[in-house]
Amino acid sequence: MRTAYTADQIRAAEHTLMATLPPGTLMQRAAAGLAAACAALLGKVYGSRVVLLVGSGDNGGDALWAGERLARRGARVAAVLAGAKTHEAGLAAFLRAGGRVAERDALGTADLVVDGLVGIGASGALREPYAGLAEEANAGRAPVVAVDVPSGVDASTGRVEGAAVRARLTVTMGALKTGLLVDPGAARTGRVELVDIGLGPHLPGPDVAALTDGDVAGLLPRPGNESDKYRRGVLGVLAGSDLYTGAAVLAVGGALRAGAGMVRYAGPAEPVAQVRAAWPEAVITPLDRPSIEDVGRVQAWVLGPGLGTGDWAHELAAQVLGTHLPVLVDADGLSVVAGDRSLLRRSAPTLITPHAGELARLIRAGREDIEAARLEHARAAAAELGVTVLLKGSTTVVAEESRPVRVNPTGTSWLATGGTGDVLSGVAGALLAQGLGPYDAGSCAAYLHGLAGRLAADGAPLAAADVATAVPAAVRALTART
Ligand SMILES: NC(=O)C1=CN([C@@H]2O[C@H](COP(=O)(O)OP(=O)(O)OC[C@H]3O[C@@H](n4cnc5c(N)ncnc54)[C@H](OP(=O)(O)O)[C@@H]3O)[C@@H](O)[C@H]2O)[C@@H](O)CC1
Ligand SMILES: [K+]
Repeated sequence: MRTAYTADQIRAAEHTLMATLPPGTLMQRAAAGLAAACAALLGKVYGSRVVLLVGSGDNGGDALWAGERLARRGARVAAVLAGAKTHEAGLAAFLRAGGRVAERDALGTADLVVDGLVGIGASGALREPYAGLAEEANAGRAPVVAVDVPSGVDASTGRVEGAAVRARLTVTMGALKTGLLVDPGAARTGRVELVDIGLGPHLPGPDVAALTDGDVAGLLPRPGNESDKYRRGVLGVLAGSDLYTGAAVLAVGGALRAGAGMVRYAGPAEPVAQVRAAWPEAVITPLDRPSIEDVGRVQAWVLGPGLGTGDWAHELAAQVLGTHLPVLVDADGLSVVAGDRSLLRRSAPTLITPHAGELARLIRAGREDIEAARLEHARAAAAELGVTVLLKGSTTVVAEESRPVRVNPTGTSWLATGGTGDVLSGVAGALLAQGLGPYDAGSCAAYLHGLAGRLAADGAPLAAADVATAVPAAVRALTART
């Protein structure tokens, strides 16, 4: 599990650790790691041209001390001082080592730029001259190494309110920061390298966490000798309508590929015909009235993709959410519960899988506000609605009250195409039916779906059905790597 922390959490841990060490120790540890990472990126240090962007705080101090180390190894290091003040000891040491202070035009000839403008002490959008320097560094040809966080990215949330550095590599001190894992910040970090400064024992429980291959391999249910199709988990899917048949086919496909022992599909005539043709494995109940009475036993339900939003959908939602079984609510199902939130008041596990627009309707917030602050809104929605929230998007996050938000590290932009959400519902539903709780089911499903998307796309466009097809390959890939 990769864990990440807010700026306040990091600062508190640093205070505790610092009290046990001689002054300056932590900054030296940070600078040593930073200099080593810069050297590795440069390949050849001697004679290379490095430009430090130095802000007024300790983030600039880190950059100066790393610059000192690089200068001692023969690099030609120039520091552009952006703040009204500069880390004194760092600057003095840097100058003693042969570094020089330069104007911003030094950026034009740099082989490497070190962004030490601001770190966890920043607040709000970058001010001038920091903002202009960040943009100039982005426009240049030299790779940028961000110190701790790319300046302009909020370390605690991943928010980007104005100009922000776009780094090739982010060298972060002590522990990952939440903003490095959540978009839009995560898109600015490049590769992230963690420098151990001894903070570990002093850190509290994490703010967010990201699963790894090993975590998912460990969580995924595996059939044993005793398993039969019923014991492996039966999923009921209520999706599709005479108008929207594809959603039903894709949700059932995702579920079958994600290891459900059996998938029961119930719906009107048109989607029934389509599901039957696409998936002879599914057990089908044609519905001429909105009732789950004849569907047979299931261990979990998926409700919503392509279901419509009228009385039919409302009636099915009321029945399914009235059971004591885990329910995943997606797409049209979310519109139904947005109109009647009392349906979500239940004691059995509920996983909702909205994108930003659907969540906006559910919690009466602005869609743009949600996009800009995905983490906070997912967390607030989980608390307000009393359900587990999987918020889809550039970084998919899974929030449940009193637990660190799970941030999904897999995926590809090619997944932004119609129908992939239906596949995700099926995958997550299958995991619920196999006995995972909604937090694990949601985060493992997002992980698998993202990995399957990458495998299916392989650098080219994909269709949603390809993602379902690639789910078993994703399971094999992550199992092989662990
Ligand atoms: N503590 C430790 O043990 C260790 C800390 N370490 C390092 O220290 C970093 C934290 O250092 P920090 O606390 O000095 O804050 P930091 O991020 O450099 O910036 C603060 C200054 O920036 C300014 N500023 C703020 N917002 C701004 C904006 N929007 N636009 C423009 N300017 C803005 C503001 O200055 P002002 O404008 O008020 O003069 C403010 O005072 C941390 O990220 C890590 O790199 C490591 O060495 C490990 C050990
Ligand atoms: K920085």
